[in-house]
Amino acid sequence: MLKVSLIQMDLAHGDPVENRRKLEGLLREALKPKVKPDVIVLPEMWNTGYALERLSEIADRDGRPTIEWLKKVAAENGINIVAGSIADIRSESPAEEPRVYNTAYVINRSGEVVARYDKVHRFRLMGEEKYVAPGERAVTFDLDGVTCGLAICYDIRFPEFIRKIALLGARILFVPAQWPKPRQMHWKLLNMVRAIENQFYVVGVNRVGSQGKAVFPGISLVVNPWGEVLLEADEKEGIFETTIDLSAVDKVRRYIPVFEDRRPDVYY
Ligand SMILES: NC(=O)CCC(=O)C(=O)O
Repeated sequence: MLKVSLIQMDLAHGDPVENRRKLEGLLREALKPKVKPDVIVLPEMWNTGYALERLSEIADRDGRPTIEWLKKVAAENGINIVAGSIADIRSESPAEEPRVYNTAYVINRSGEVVARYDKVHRFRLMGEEKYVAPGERAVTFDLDGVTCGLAICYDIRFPEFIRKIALLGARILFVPAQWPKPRQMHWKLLNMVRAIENQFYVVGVNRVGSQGKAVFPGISLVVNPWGEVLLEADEKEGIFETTIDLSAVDKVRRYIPVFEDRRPDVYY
């Protein structure tokens, strides 16, 4: 059993200091209950919002200061944090110019970074590819002995990518997002379908509020491996909690053995 807390927050556009201040309050609330969550999950690019033109000035530098701060929160409280994604500037080698990435970080109960995933599929409808460098690999990680995977927002539209994460052993997929209201039906269905076809849990955390004309509906959700929606948030800012039972993954996979029956020899 894993108690999961989803932090569905509004974002101050292009204002990381304000977003960290707001998250501090929400984290305090998420850590209030007697039974603390096992894992807290945040939305996509929550430090800056989609302030794409200004990312090179306002993004973190190799996880500083945002991830350094969250490492302390995780260690002090003994919780795992799937830190959504942040805008992060890094050079992958000393010879390379620093580039901005849309990066998800995961921190364990000891305050160690156990995964760093750069968004692979950039969302051209919002011009993300002009400002953000692409990730090049799928990432899985261990969370309290459970293999988990990461996809950021638009990534959820790519079934081959998500299947790859499932084949790497993931039993929970975390999906931080900034998914706008006009496609809210896609958001819900894609999370449900990815859970059904990969027979794992999907935890999708979306932002709320608006940025210019774009409105974000929240509706963060947790879907079980049978495709049932265990938790569906409303459109308000807040903390949404549920408990997931990992034995459901094996149960569904035994009942309909999709992973044994698939025929990659025919598809590729
Ligand atoms: N931030 C994103 O990747 C948005 C993806 C999206 O809205 C979609 O429809 O896909």
